[in-house]
Amino acid sequence: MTKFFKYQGTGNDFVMIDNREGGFDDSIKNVEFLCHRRFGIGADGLILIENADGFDFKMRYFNADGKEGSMCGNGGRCAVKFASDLGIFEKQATFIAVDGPHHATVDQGEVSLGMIDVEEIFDETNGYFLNTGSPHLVIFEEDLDNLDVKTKGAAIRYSDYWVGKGGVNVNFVQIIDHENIKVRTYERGVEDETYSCGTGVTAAAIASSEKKGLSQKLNIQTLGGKLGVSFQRGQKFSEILLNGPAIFVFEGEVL
Ligand SMILES: N[C@H](CCC[C@H](N)C(=O)O)C(=O)O
Repeated sequence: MTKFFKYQGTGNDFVMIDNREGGFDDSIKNVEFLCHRRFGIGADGLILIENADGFDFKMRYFNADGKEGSMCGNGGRCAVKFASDLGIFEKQATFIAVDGPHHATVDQGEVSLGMIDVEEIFDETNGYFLNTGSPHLVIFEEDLDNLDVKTKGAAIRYSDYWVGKGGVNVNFVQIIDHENIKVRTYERGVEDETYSCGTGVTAAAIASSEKKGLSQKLNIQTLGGKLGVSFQRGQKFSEILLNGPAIFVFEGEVL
């Protein structure tokens, strides 16, 4: 039996497992099963909390397709809340993930997560590309409510160009005003629209500020709720913070 905990951050949902003593079967088949919404628990991804020297914990993230993935922002926030609920730290955590060390603070249900520095924004034919720990394309749109995100996102993600680069997450962004944007994301590895994507809204916020003159501190409306992103601009984009809720939903045991 495997003990699991289910968390969500603005509707981006994760199976969380305390693997500090090891023993979890992290095969593609098992992770895909656990994330399956009909046969398993159901989640956009699965996260393992493990021990790491010099850090409060190590986060390992797997997409719903069962494969170990690049960084997950909402998953990182949920991992921090989970580790705090496990009593691993009090208010401030430093953990290691696939893209390097992260610092985070927890204030009740809100988690503020430091993201890796972003070096550059690349102009692509259909949008802007940034790596915020995961690869993201940012596309500005006039009307997000009436957009077929799954069809449009999949067409871009499965184009020869992006498949050749290892795939991409596709974020559609509508500017509301100087401090507010709306974002909808098609996620690689989930291969569907998710309710929210942390590394995606981070990419959307930086691109909106840099390319459209918006604030360096933005509120982001996603399908699953509100997130905040702030950053500093220098040689590169640094001190990037992703804020928002990270919520425990239920726990159980699975075969
Ligand atoms: N949902 C995640 C992104 C997971 C990244 C993954 N979909 C990929 O690039 O393979 C987030 O909140 O940042």
